[in-house]
Amino acid sequence: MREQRQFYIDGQWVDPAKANDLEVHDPATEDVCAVISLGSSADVDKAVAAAKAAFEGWAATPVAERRAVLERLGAVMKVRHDDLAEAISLEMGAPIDFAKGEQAGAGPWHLKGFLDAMDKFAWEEKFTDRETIIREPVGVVGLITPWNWPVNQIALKVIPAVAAGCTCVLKPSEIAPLSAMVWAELMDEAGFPKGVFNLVNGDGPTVGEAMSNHPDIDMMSFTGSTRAGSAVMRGSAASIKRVTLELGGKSPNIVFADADLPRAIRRGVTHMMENTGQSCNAPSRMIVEQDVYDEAVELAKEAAEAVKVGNPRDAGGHIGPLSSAAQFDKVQSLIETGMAEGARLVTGGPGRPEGFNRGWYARPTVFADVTNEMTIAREEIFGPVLTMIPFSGGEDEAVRIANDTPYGLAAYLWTGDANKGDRVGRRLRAGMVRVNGAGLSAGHPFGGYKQSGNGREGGVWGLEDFTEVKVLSQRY
Ligand SMILES: NC(=O)c1ccc[n+]([C@@H]2O[C@H](COP(=O)([O-])OP(=O)(O)OC[C@H]3O[C@@H](n4cnc5c(N)ncnc54)[C@H](O)[C@@H]3O)[C@@H](O)[C@H]2O)c1
Repeated sequence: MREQRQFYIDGQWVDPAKANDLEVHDPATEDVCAVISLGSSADVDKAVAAAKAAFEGWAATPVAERRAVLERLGAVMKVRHDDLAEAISLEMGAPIDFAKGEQAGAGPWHLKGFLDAMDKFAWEEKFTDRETIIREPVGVVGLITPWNWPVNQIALKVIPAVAAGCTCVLKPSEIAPLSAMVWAELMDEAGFPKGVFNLVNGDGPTVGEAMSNHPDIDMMSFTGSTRAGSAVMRGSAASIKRVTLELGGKSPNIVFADADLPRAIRRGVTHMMENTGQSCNAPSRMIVEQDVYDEAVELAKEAAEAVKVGNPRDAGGHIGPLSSAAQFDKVQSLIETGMAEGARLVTGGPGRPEGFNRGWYARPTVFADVTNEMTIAREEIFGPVLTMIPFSGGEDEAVRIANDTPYGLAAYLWTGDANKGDRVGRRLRAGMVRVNGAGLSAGHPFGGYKQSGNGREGGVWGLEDFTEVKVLSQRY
């Protein structure tokens, strides 16, 4: 069992102001796998003071020097890649190959996007002969991250913050704090000056709120649920902090009758099940044109039944357990709600998959004949549960259902008609729209409309979020 009770403040590992242990559980066994400390407002004060003291020097460090330290971070990340992956797998149940792949791989991938962005970013530009536009770091920033893609979220916040010249305090999820502590070691090994990066573990109501309310934090960057994001906004209001939020999603995946149906459905199902359905951009509402709906339901059943569930420590392409007991209970309860509200259970359902009597494993589940008003079509389930909704009114009807959600993070659509793909893609109220499974490149803007948040992470957009704009006008 790991014992990691210290926080990383001002370039060293230090004891919390007050002892307050929290047990971290391995979702595969439900056993305690680590003990960490929950911090208090005194720990936040200490970390913020360190970040504040480091700010002037780091902000004045030339961009090329900041970039060089980030390059060293990239080199250290390569050496410690497996440590990061193993921590992720242990704390949140990602199967080890997936943890080594997409999960830990998100670090170098985002770093590449940000290094490219630093090279092309307009740090300073002429507005007129007299006026110069200067991009300056916002100041001390508070970063709060969730457990589902722990390193991905840390990379999307810490890298652009320090690249822009900000200093920061990170509070990772108390459910998945282990990879964040490996990350702190990487920052230390890369040689960031003391105080530039600080880490305090803790829960939302204590450490999270102390950060949002802190008078010396200039900006909060938060990823997590809409509920907690709204609390961060409220806490930040008194001191008029800048707040950027990456929140939940209930992303539509429109499948038109003219699409390559087997490809669209198989990809839609595997994408939904990836990370055990715990991705904010998961294509959780499959909206299928009536002409091909029955065939699509059959294909989805086959694809979901082909998804293997297994131990995160085993190699292979299976999915692991859900990340926590609370998440397991929430998913079970929403599956029950789907059945009670009259959706047709095509495969999966409540309970653990066969062969599991321990661990927070859920069954890959598909519901058909879902209406967009049902709870399972409106609420983010955050588990391996796909909802299928038929439509028969052409593009207008598909767009209406797709946009009828409080969220607007991602949207997906499948069609064989390029004009239709472009037309419908533009009508979807979401920050990231992908047609026929097209990929997104390192440095693309990540973020959503409506209650999915504000601001954009990644590349130049991520850097922009951490900068203030100054106009300097001079006459002599
Ligand atoms: N849009 C995105 O980029 C993105 C990415 C990943 C996850 N998410 C969302 O995150 C959610 C799942 O993560 P979660 O269950 O860890 O969410 P959560 O909101 O419960 O927790 C996220 C973080 O917020 C902290 N927190 C909780 N209450 C707080 C408060 N009052 N003040 C300050 N901080 C507080 C938690 O300690 C944790 O670090 C899902 O809704 C998912 O869609 C969004």
